[in-house]
Amino acid sequence: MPHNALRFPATDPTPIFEHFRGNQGSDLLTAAVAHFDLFASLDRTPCSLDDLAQRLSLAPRPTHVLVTALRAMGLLREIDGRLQLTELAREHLVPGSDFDCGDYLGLAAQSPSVLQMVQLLKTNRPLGSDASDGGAAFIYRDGIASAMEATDTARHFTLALAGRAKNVAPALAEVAGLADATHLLDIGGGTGIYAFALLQKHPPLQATLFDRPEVLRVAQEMSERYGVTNRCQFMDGDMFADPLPVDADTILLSNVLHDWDLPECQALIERCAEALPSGGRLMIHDVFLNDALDGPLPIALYSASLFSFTEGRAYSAAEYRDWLETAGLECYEPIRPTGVHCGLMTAIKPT
Ligand SMILES: C[S@@+](CC[C@H](N)C(=O)[O-])C[C@H]1O[C@@H](n2cnc3c(N)ncnc32)[C@H](O)[C@@H]1O
Repeated sequence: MPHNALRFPATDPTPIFEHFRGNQGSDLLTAAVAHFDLFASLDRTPCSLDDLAQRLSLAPRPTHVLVTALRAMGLLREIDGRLQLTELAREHLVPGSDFDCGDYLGLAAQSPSVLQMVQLLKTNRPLGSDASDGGAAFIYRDGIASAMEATDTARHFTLALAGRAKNVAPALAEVAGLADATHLLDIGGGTGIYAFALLQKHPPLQATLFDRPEVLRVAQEMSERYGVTNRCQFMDGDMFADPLPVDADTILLSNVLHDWDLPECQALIERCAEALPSGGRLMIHDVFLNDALDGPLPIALYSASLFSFTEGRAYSAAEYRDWLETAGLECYEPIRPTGVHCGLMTAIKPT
């Protein structure tokens, strides 16, 4: 019997993912207190995000990840474009205040995970990004060492993501509404489990999985397990440089854009928009920060994890909408939640 990608788990795994990502909050908070002196600095002089980046000698992406998490924790707020301490932070995190607990947090200042987080924030380069460290997980582009190019590491990281995909794919298939679609292009599809769920839900649908060659070996095996190989094509390439197939009426970017910094996100959305026919749809399946960029906390902490492993972070729905509209696509539906904090945003290429 082929695996059923449409079967829901009996229980919701979201809390397990939240516990797993909880260390990011501890590491970022300790780094802010014990390594960047961030609360003393903002207590003296509130400032904009850009000015804070300069003050801390950090690039925009790490500053964004750090500040979003601290805002989501209720320690910072933004008023008139300037970051300032909340009452909670002023009372407990400003050195020398009556109820300062910074020394207590400093107990973790030299822990390996905090030191690693400080290093990542300062360098703005993902874990493993040197070839001698095996290459970065999940991302490939010209000029970086990528773990997705070697058989063993590509397999390891690709199969790891199945742990989320098999739990969330049934919900994606339910909310995607692809009854009228004929050909799905799943870019950066990994194992392909999301595409397989959509294929099982919609028997007339065909799919092309586009990914790196070593990842596609895993996807091909998986397609056999799910009994959909005869409805799949496997195309290897670089999604930033190689031509994208133009015969798909639906493109899926599932957990792909959050691996990349702003220029790559914009470029990839532009490429998808060009590849789609009029009336075609681009589906972004991802997590979404709120538009104020101050939460929700689980997504702010996941953003720190994405920051550590890749060149990306979590983005807000407003950021995605801006890129989609710049690429000439129209978003007309609310985001539909799927699972484990993910949701589906769909944009259409106007006729
Ligand atoms: C985080 S994984 C997402 C996998 C799957 N879509 C999911 O939701 O679980 C990102 C995928 O993008 C692929 N990828 C990264 N850079 C790529 C590139 N330049 N061209 C094609 N695929 C790429 C990776 O190999 C990986 O399978």
